Amino acid sequence: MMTTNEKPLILLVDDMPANLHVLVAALRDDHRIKTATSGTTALDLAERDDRPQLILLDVVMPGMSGLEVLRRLRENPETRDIPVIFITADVSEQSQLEGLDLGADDYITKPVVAAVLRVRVRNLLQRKRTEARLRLAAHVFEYGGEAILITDCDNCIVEVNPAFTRLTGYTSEEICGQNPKILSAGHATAEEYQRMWHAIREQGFWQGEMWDRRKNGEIYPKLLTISVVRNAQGEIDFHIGSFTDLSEQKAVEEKIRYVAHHDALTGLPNRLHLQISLEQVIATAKRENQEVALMFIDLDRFKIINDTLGHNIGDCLLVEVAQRLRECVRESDLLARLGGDEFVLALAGDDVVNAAAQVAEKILGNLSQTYHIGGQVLHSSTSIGISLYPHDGDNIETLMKNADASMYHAKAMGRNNFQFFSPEMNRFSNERLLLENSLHRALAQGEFTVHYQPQADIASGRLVGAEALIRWHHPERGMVSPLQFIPLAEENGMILPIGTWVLREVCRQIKVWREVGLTDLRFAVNLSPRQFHQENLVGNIIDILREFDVPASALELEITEGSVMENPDAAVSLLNQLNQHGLSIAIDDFGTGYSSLGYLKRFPVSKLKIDRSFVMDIPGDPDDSAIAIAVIQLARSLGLKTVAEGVETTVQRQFLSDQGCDMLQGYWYSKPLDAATFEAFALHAAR
Ligand SMILES: Nc1nc2c(ncn2[C@@H]2O[C@@H]3COP(=O)(O)O[C@H]4[C@@H](O)[C@H](n5cnc6c(=O)[nH]c(N)nc65)O[C@@H]4COP(=O)(O)O[C@H]3[C@H]2O)c(=O)[nH]1
Repeated sequence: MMTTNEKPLILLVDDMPANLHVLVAALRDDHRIKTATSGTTALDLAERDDRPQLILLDVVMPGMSGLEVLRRLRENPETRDIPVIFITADVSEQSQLEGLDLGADDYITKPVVAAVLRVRVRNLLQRKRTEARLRLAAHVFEYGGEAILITDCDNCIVEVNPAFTRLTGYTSEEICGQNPKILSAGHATAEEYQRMWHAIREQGFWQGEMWDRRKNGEIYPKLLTISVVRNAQGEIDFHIGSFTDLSEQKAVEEKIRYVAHHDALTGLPNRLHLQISLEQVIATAKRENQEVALMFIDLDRFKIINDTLGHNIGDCLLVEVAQRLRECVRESDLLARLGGDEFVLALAGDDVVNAAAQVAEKILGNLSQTYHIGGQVLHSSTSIGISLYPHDGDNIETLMKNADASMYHAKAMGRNNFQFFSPEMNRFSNERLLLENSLHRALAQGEFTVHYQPQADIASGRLVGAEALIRWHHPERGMVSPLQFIPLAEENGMILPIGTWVLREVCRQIKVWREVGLTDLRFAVNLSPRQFHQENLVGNIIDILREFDVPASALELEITEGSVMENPDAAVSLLNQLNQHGLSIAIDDFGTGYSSLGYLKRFPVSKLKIDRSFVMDIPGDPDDSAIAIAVIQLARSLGLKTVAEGVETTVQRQFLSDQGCDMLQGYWYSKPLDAATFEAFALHAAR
């Protein structure tokens, strides 16, 4: 293959060296030359890789004649297209005809005039190059992937290629003679067309996207390039339009855009989408003097479900939650998933406070319904924080921060509720952050201790055991209540190392006390929901008991109703295992949560603790009294013991005793005591 900057190679064939000499002298300046003095050598040279672009061939040669050489060249596909000029002294018509018939490109008669020879050679090579380019262009037109249509100066279609027919559905016969308007989907405006024609006239070129209609009526986007062909006078003779179908590319773009803006698990808009849409929602609200309610929706204790039942179940739960949320909102509301178990809902309108409260109620109700996932029955609740534009902030960042703070406030208010933002909450959330930071340090620095609150047999007043209660001596803040930091530790997972520390500390202490003769007491340790669901809970407890040589009967585990109700089936199996090892279980805060009596029957627990909130106002408050009585009777019917918490007065003690309550714990008997004081208390009681 010849490269463009290489001189063309010419093969000169003549049996007379003198003739060859003349030809070489005429052509060597502008060409590369090869020579042959016989037909056989000529064919051999023509077939080589370095193929000549032109052969000058003597007609009359001994052996193989020039005509025979030409015939053989034309028979061979490799050499068929090499142009040939005959050089001959024989100018007879017959000889010329024969040669032309075989495909000679030209004739030059001897004696050769060098100048004429050069012009003829140049013209022929140029023509051949042009032909090659045209062949190439025709090939592109015929077989190229781009649709091409050519219109004349009146913009009337004169030619289309097969790719055009494939893409539009119109054959050449159907479309030629028409105006390209017939292809348009009619989406472009008159101004857009004007701009396009202006560019075509002025610059001879235009490129852009357009929507067209196929013959079957289908509308599609295309990338169109229009260029012009001008005549010698500079007037436009033709317009060449070439275009590709952008449908697939657009579909891919749309898919990428969708993926970038949506959460793969639930299909809800994601954080990016929320950010963009919220900006628009707020801008519209500003323009139209409206309010926006931004709601942070967070599942209570989702992490526990996820950690204990596995990510598959967690994912299924999130999908179900997303579906229920969709059912609670209108099409026009903006609902998104921020990640994890956090969802956001934005409502705009005139009375968003009312609307937000109503939707929040609906969501709380809907999301607390039982979930049936992977053959398991799950319960969950939700905490919702709400901030209002413009009241609580005029930008997304502030509104999000405030909604988040209100959501944490809702959690602190006992979960399963919603809270509107108040400036107080910011303090609360900053506080929370500070506390969380120092909590990480507390365990390593030995800032925790355990206090023991004595529990007594209600009838005899005899000491039967104690509840272990953690205390945090913060170096700057002094004593921090577990009510403040336990929920935080539960939230961020710190509860696991803290809980293990409490268990070890209590067992270590039991061992010490057993050595001084306090062998009949049972010590209750609180297990938070996350601890209850931690991996290998049973194994860990047994290991700790063994380490300190403490019998399982000396330990009681207090769990909340919520812990077991999140996944009752798994809880039954876990409680059975604990029971088989001789550990007793008490249900803490009984009556405040689900009070699912059906399940209670199946749970191998030995005690119900009546929550302090019911004890506080008995016997004065008839409702609380009724609840306390019901719990005691229920426990008795199930063969369980009852412990009343927070007993502060003799009247309370008497009432509970009369109703058949078994044990009590509370300030009336004793406040929680540090280990040394408890030891003295217990030794004194044993005397
Ligand atoms: N007003 C009044 N209060 C009384 C009375 N008797 C006892 N209390 C208090 O009531 C709480 C009883 O513990 P809880 O219900 O298990 O509630 C506990 C428990 O849920 C959690 N907690 C404490 N220690 C631990 C622990 O080691 N692990 C876990 N997971 N949670 C713990 O923190 C909660 C609060 O603990 P505390 O602040 O120690 O508060 C204790 C105790 O000091 C009374 O007569 N009147």
